[in-house]
Amino acid sequence: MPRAFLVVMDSVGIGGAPEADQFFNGDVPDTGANTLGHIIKACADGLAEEGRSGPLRIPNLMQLGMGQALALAVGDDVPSSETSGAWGAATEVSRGKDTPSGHWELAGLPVPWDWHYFPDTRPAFPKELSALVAKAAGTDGILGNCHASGTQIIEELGQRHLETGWPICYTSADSVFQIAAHEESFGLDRLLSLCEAIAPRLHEMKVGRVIARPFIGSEGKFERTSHRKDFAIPLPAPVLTDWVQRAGGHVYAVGKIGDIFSMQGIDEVVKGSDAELMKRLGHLIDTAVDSSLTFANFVEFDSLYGHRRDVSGYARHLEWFDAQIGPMINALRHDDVMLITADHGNDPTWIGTDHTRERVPVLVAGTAPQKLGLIGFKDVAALIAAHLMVDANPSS
Ligand SMILES: O=P(O)(O)O[C@H]1O[C@H](CO)[C@@H](O)[C@H]1O
Ligand SMILES: [Mn+2]
Ligand SMILES: [Mn+2]
Repeated sequence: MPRAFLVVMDSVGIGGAPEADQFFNGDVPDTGANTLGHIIKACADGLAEEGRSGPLRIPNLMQLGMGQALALAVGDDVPSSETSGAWGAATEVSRGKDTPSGHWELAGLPVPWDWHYFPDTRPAFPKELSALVAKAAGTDGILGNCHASGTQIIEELGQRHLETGWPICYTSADSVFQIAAHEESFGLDRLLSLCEAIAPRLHEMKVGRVIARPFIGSEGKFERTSHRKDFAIPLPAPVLTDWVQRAGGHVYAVGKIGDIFSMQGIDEVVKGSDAELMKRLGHLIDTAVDSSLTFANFVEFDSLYGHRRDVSGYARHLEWFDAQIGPMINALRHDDVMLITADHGNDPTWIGTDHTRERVPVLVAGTAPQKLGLIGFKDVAALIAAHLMVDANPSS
């Protein structure tokens, strides 16, 4: 019986998005942003030498057709070398370049509304919202109230947070309301309850996610922990995970997939670092039941390297991922497919610290070599549904 493994390399875009000029980092449009393309170039130019060196080595992804997908996405001549899988480049239609928009559309549901974004002003949040958050936190106010990078804002405001007890609230070019608070002095459970309590109000405003961003340490040494939790807006319709579940299949979530889909259509979830998740994926390739879907997200490309504009780190993580995924592809059963894709871009050579609007690769291992060509994000859901022989629209 067939099984499917859908693996999202979070933010590994390949450029070429037709509407990139309508998405921005600060005042600069995303036109020309190309996460993988620019990393390959930086490596070849000797500009990504920290903890690695030389040209980017991702032979397993290249064998599946990553080079072809990259050329197709940006309109270059496509290399004629043989691939071992099917490959294509996917274009998003949702009006967002964030994780929920990308994942929902990959799962068959383009986002049917415009997200609410907070302006890049100080304050960034309306008075009533700041008051609501302070009241829910039991504090006299909030800190931050601006667009920020999460690692920079805890450096800046961590000490004041310890002194005042006020939560640090910030946003980005994404439709997010993020709260950073110290795990020990503020309390992790208190932070999670605060995010959960205010999430319905933010969701009503069409803010995609409230994100808890716990950290530890003391002045000059603040550090985020892996206890991040996203409270995402509920999905307005069934998606791939529901289709599989309704057809009697088991759905395993690996990483933040459970949060992104608010556990919709998901039977079990495991979270952890990318290294832990990779082990879990390997285990599921050995043990996942027939007719199941394993849906995995590897977030560290985005959270540790893309937003931090760390080109060497991003290249190291790509090389690590490639080396790990090779043996897993070889371990697939004859009737499995593994589809490797991404949810948006986050070009580490680009200005700013936000995502970049890009096309994404679609690489399919376990199927005959073929060109999928330029497809849509939601074709990914259709490909998986067809492989698992489940109805892609069971309610109609
Ligand atoms: O800078 P940090 O806190 O990592 O935040 C980033 O992570 C958020 C969610 O993926 C994005 O919206 C971006 O703001
Ligand atoms: Mn993402
Ligand atoms: Mn991100």
